[in-house]
Parts: sequence; structure tokens; C-alpha cells
Amino acid sequence: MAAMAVNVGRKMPHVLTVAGSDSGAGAGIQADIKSCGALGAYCSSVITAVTAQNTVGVQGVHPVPEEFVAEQLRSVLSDMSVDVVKTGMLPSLGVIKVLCHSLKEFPVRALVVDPVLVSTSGDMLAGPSTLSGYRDELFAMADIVTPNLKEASAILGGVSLRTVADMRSAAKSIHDLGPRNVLVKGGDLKGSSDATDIFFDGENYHVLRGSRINTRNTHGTGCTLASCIAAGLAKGLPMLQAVQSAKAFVESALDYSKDIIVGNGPQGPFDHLFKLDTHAHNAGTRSFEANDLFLYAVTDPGMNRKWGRSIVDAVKAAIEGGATLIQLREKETETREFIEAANACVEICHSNGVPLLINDRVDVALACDADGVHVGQSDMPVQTVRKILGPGKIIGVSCKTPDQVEQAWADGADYIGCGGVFPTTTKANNRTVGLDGLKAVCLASKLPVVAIGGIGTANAGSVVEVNIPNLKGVAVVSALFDRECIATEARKLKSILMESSSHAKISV
Ligand SMILES: Nc1ncnc2c1ncn2[C@@H]1O[C@H](COP(=O)(O)OP(=O)(O)OP(=O)(O)O)[C@@H](O)[C@H]1O
Ligand SMILES: Cc1ncc(CO)c(N)n1
Ligand SMILES: [Mg+2]
Repeated sequence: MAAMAVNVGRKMPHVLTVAGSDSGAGAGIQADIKSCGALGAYCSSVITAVTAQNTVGVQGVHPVPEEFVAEQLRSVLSDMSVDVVKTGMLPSLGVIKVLCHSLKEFPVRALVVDPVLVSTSGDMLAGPSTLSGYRDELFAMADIVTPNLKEASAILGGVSLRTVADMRSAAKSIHDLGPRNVLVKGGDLKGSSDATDIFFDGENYHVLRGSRINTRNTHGTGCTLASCIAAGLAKGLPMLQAVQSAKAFVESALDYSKDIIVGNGPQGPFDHLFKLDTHAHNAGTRSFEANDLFLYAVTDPGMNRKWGRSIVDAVKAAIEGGATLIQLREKETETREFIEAANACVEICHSNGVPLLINDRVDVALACDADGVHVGQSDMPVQTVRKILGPGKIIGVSCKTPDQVEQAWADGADYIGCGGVFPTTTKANNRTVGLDGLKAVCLASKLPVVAIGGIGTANAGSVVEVNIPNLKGVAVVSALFDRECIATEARKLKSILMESSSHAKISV
């Protein structure tokens, strides 16, 4: 006889969201799944409508037939031990009826109703009959209802809500419609310097104050808040605590994401997964800008020995003279000494806002938390470096040909070092590509390019005059580090680059 499937193990807190899909993924089902995931709850999803939506607005709405919403509800509720149901966009009275029917057949521990009526862009997300469905059917079953100001006003027949006192009386009136708790959200309260919501449990009012984050990235705050409340309840929090922690989550997510750029419209999404390790890692790392390549200084142990300088002193002087990026290229230095110097250089570079890269040695870059690594064609493959360093670090690759450039881009590099442009004594047996080779590489590259090899004050101008937009700078070794005063040479070189680039397209 076949054994019955028996579930032994851990039960995940489980939220079912019954909502619409947002193709832009900042709100709707997508926000709900990300929010629950971020808080450690499992989130299943019954889709009530598919919207064509972005950061500009809602371009189209395609409701899912009511019978098929019913079928999805049955599939999930009959099998998956849902703790809490959270609702978002319910496009018709029919869908509300189907949901109420399913909840009676398969009761859950709590019901969170976000009465989505209009998107922030002003587009209708619910039909005219929906409002009566909420009032007459769903609210009585709800543990909490979370209208924003416009929704609260619509639910109450169009009363105007302009102050926190108005929000209190709205919360009371909506409570009279049957839900156990009401949260009137003040995200849209005009002229408010904080973000105040009113929570009413039928007896007490709680004024929930938050800091207002100054950002355009607020698309989906309402969906996120309601999902976080649902996740909190699924994990066993009492209602007020679930609401308070949900509000704190939204505030942190908005703050973390206040400058992210996704889409060109007036209301961008935010990053629900900001607490992931990968994100924490990125947050501390300065993002790479192509202009960092402008005056790129590469250290050389032989030259430092010759002039009696430490790596750290050489780096300080290069930065003082205006170097925009430092690469430590220490082929012969002992690992212990290399790491000590690299740690000191990271500090100096970061306090001056200059990125520090390590040549070839991924282990040293990790050990000192440098900004990235520069590798040659016979060093560790770029894909492997990327895997080890993660998405936030800078990876540069030396390339001589368009094929190598294409490969570097496909493997996830951030910039190309092209050379030797001119003959050099710094690198033995290195084929010179010339200005023509440099040009071919720049034309083939989707990534920014820095020219390297035999470049100094005498010929830097001719490099700039190659005049291809993604040629972003020159990398130098001897021209700085094999000179008596590094800072003076760096200044001279920088002014030549600036002067030539004011005629060409290369720019700071
Ligand atoms: N700029 C902001 N800074 C901090 N908190 C905010 C901000 N905007 C909204 N909030 C908070 O986010 C939560 C959601 O409120 P909001 O009024 O934005 O909902 P909503 O209009 O339903 O959102 P949407 O429909 O865009 O998903 C509330 O707790 C609110 O106080
Ligand atoms: C699908 C969907 N649900 C809810 C909202 C409210 O933010 C939206 N914009 N889109
Ligand atoms: Mg909303």
C-alpha cells in the first residue's frame, strides 16, 4: 500500500495575498511577495487582475474571470494551511463575493483588507460596485482595514479629510462598518512634515508617527504596509505591534531606497529586499562611475624602492596630485606586507572619495575590502572574480582586441584597460596596440575604457584626441611613480588631460 504523504518539519508563517499583478513590480502581488519574503513569511498569491503598469501610471487592466479567481482560492486554501489572507486590488463585486465565500469555507486566522480603489497615479483599480462589496460584505470579516486618505473618503461617501482630526473621525466611522481595527494612512496628507497614520481598535486611538522620507520612490507603500501587517500577524504578533513594525519597515525601506533609479516616471518603486546581505554589502561600497578612470594611477614596487618610498606614501602623493583611481599592482610584494599596505591605502582612498582596486589578487581585495580588482587575460576569469566579489565590486579587465572586449562585457566586467598603447618598460613582452588598436577597442566596447601603456605628459594629449566617447581616461605608472615628485607630475598630467578633453569628448 502506498504511504500517505505526511508533513513533518517546520511550518512557515503563511500569508495568502489576493491582489492584482503590477507589471512594474513596485506594488500589487509583487510587492506583497517581496514584503512577506523580507519578513520571513511564505506568500502564496491569488491573482485577481493583471495590470499593465509602470512608474508613469496604469496603462491597462485585465481582470481575471471570477470563476478562475475562485479556482485559485480553492487550490491554495484547500491545501496550504494559510494563516492570514491579505487583499489588494479586487476589481469587481463578483470577486469580493467569491472571496467571502471561500473564506467562509476555509477560515483563516486573520484577514487584512487594503481597500485599493485608485492608484497613486490616479488610475481606477476597482469598478464602481466594489465599494459596496467592501462595505456590505468584506469589512465585517476583516481584522483590519487600511485605507489611505482618498479611500477613506470614498468609503465614507466623499467626506473631505484634511487633518489628523479628520483621520480620527474617519477611522471611527469606518470601524462602524464592521472591521475589528482600522488604520487610516496619512502618506498623502498634504503639507505634512511627518508620516502620520491613525490606528483605531474600537476603543483607543493610536497616533502612529513616522519620519517622512523625501523621495519619489513611494509606489507600493500601501501594499507593502498591509503585507507586512499580514506577515506580522502570521508570525503571531498582536495587531498593534504588527502595524507598528510594518510601518517601521516601510519607513526603513523608503529611506534605504530614496535615491534608487528604476523607471523614468514620477513615482518609482523601492527596494523591499534592502535587508539582504547582498544589499548590505553594496550599500557600503561606492558605486563605480566611468569618470573615475580619468587619471588612473597604478603603483609599482620597483619604482617605490628606487625612490625610497612606501606604497602608502606613493598613494597619498598621487591622490594629493588629483589621481581619480588607485590600483595597487604589487607583483613581488609579500602577501602579509601587501595586505598591511592595502588596508592603509583603503583608508586613505576612501577618506578622499577615490576607489582603490587591487591588481590580480582577489584574496587581497577581499581581505582589505577594496573596491574591486583589475585582472589580465591570464589571471582569474572575470566570471569567477564576479562570483567571489559579488555584484557591488568593480572589475576591470586588460584587453587588446574587440573579441576580448566582448567577452569581458559578457562576463560582467565594469571597465576595460586597453594597452599597451605605447611601448613601455613597466611590462615585459607586452605587445603594443597603438592608438589605432585603442580606437578599435573603444569602438567595440559597451564598457568604459581606460588607456594604458607608456602614457605620460608628452603623449597624453594624443590619447585624448582619439576622441571616442567611452574612452574615459589614462592609466599611468612611470609617469607618476618614477618621478621625483609624484603629486606635481599628477597635477601636470591632469591639467593636460583637462585641456585636451575640453576639445574632445573625454570628460571629468
Ligand atoms: N514619504 C513617506 N515617508 C515615510 N512614510 C511614508 C511616506 N509615504 C507613505 N508613508 C507611509 O507608508 C504607509 C502607506 O501609506 P500611503 O498613504 O502611502 O498608502 P497608499 O496610498 O495606499 O500607497 P500606494 O497606494 O501607493 O501603495 C503609511 O504608513 C504611510 O505613513
Ligand atoms: C496591482 C496594483 N495593486 C495595488 C496598487 C496600489 O498601489 C497598484 N498600483 N497596483
Ligand atoms: Mg493604497
